[in-house]
Amino acid sequence: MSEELTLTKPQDDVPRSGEPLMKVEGLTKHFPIMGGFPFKRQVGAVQAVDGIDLSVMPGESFGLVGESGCGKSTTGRLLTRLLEPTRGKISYRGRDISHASRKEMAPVRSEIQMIFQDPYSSLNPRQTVGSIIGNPMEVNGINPPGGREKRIREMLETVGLNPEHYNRFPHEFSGGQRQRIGVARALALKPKLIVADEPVSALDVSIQAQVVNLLQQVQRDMGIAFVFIAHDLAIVRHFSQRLAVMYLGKIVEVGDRDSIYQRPRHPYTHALLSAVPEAKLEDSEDEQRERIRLAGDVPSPINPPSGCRFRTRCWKAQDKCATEEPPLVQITGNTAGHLTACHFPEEGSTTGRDEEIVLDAALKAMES
Ligand SMILES: Nc1ncnc2c1ncn2[C@@H]1O[C@H](COP(=O)(O)OP(=O)(O)OP(=O)(O)O)[C@@H](O)[C@H]1O
Repeated sequence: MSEELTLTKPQDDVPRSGEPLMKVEGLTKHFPIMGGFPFKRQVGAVQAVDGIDLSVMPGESFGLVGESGCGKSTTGRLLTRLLEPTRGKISYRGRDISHASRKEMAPVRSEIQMIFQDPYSSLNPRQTVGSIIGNPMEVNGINPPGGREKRIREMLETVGLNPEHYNRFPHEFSGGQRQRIGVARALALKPKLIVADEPVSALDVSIQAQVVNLLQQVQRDMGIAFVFIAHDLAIVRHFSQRLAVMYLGKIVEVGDRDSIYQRPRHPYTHALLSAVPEAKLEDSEDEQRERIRLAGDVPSPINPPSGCRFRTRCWKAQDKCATEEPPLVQITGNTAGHLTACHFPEEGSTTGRDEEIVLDAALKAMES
């Protein structure tokens, strides 16, 4: 992200009451590692996603952030049912779709769409833009009034492309334009939920903001819920009303944007935030941020640390962190819905604050 990036202000008025559009409980994906000779057998597993809970409300933008390899893409692919979960439950509009077959998924397939990171490889180079956007409509049996071509042209216009470019091929477009084609393809199916997996990180910095603003606009105008996956906290901040921070297959903190950015309680969230080069928000004020340097590498998801997975890089780790996995709960001082998985949480400020913070009971005990 560039420091030149200017994004429009996000909305805050999404209702948090009522039934979630999608609800995930204990979602787990372990990729088996096969070995042995002459008979292959499972010798281990990559614990890419390990028991996560989350919910997405209708029309809400939910951000999922974390370093490379923490399981964000795998989570996105599980939510869209491109991958089969190892364990756990995925409910969509109250219906259990965790292990739904292709046939069982058919009625909701078009409602849950995905936008991929790489606009180069996600579009078939031999198909025209019209076919790329039209084929999923055909597969899903969608026949809009006025015909598919009319819908395709409308979608091209919606994403800021010339409807006359209907018969062109992907190579005739720039990276940002190709990502717009990917967005049009998802929108053509009138989805209720879009999982956008790092939709701008493969794009030129100069056009990242344009594509983010486009996504934000369609999210607002069409009331589509988004799960926005990113390693870049600056982008998620301006796109998502709520976000979850992932580390080695676990959600370590979740909450509304203001709570997470202004009062992060998990040391990992704190460290991630301190490393963010601030994107310029229209009429935002400059503020001084502290810097935390994370020591060491992310451990392997094949053999993650016991207890708290972040403990091997955490400056606050104690013995308890190695033996007890901290539950994801609302700790003292957090607002409703702001959950943190940490035995020794941070006081909750990235900028230094004056008011008194009530510390977590465990931390209080440690201090006394
Ligand atoms: N098909 C697979 N088979 C085995 N391991 C996999 C597979 N897909 C992902 N993984 C592993 O699972 C872990 C999580 O990967 P994932 O792509 O979900 O992370 P990520 O947070 O999206 O990272 P990135 O931003 O680099 O894509 C990684 O260690 C990855 O190597």
